[in-house]
Amino acid sequence: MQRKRPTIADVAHAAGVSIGTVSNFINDTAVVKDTTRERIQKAISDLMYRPSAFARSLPGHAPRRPRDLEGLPRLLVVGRVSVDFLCRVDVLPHRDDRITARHIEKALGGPAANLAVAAAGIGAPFALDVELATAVGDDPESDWALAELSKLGVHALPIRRTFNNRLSQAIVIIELNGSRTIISEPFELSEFDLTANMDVQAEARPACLHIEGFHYESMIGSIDRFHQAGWKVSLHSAGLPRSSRTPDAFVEMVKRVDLTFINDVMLREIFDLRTPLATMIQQIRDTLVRIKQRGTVVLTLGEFGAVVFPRSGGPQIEVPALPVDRVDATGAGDSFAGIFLGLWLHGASLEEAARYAAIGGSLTTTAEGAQGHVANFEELNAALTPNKTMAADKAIDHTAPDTNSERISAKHRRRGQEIVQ
Ligand SMILES: OC[C@H]1O[C@H](O)[C@H](O)[C@@H]1O
Repeated sequence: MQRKRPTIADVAHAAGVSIGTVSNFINDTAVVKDTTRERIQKAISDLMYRPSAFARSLPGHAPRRPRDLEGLPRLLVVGRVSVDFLCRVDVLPHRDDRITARHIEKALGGPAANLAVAAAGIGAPFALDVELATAVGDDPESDWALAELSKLGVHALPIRRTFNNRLSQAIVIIELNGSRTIISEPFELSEFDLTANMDVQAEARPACLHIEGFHYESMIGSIDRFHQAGWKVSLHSAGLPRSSRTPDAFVEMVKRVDLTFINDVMLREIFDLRTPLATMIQQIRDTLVRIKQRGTVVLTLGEFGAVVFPRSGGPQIEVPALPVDRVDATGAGDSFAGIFLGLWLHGASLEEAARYAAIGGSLTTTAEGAQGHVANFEELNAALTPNKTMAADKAIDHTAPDTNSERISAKHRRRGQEIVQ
């Protein structure tokens, strides 16, 4: 049997220290106590450890950040990067079926990576300093993912190794109509990972920590720590643990974070809502109005655009999506959030942020793969003006008789899983 190459995590484990401390020792990026140095040195010799590409890309060993990023707003995204296997089929197979896909392609994915790439892709005048704190393995796929992210302007901080020692994988089945069904592997990141590997400091520029619903419960300590350091915190509700999908937990969550992105499917599940779309929006607005000192909530509605409920409690802001021929819905919600955050961190109004984000989310669906179409500001801007009129028929019409809202809602329900996150 081939002997497994020792990793920085093995060294950290053997020496009884964090990965960050080993990284500091290897890279000389912070003072490490003599007794700790000796323990790490011994572990390195015993294990015959040689830094891999993974180790070289740890926070302390990452290439120096380009200086021109330092004055830009900082977005630290925490969560999954994965290799997505995109299987294009005519329709979703049934149990016991055997079908031939039109093709199966490999693409970079993972909700957090998608969001980070969309945010980094906007560019001037909303350029950001984007980092992705994530988990990878020490396999060639992990090296590939880190290199791709770097090319796309995302500085990856691989703070943990995956349990299976390789890059996380996801199967994305895409049907002819562009709807997607995702099967992904477990992916763990904890508060400890961030505490052990990141030195949270106050920033002289706008800074935001963004977490995924998957890790919400384990990151509650981080939310407080980053808030204390003066950072904003945003959250995408995708993957929220079951225990957080209750009305009470939702109230606590929107009080805890500055910005919550949630799609209508998740919101309906949490509040057990079966009402037409326009009524649902009204119900949510009534609920949010009663929550004191909450953050802003952004409800994404796929082809129907998005609704922003500002923290100030002012009137809700509705923005349309861009009508497009949908190829693949994967990652549209991630792009929406990434673009929204980019503009928001630059001080754009909530309406402006939502308008651009809705366009970006729609454009993402025009290509296969969550990162198949990364729009820059120029493209978003060019698509924005015609969108205001072109999408009018898709906007939510509150003045329409019930039959109209029923019509929208029925269509909405029919689309079910097709609605993007
Ligand atoms: O949000 C979309 C992502 O979720 C899944 O985890 C896939 O990796 C895909 O890229």
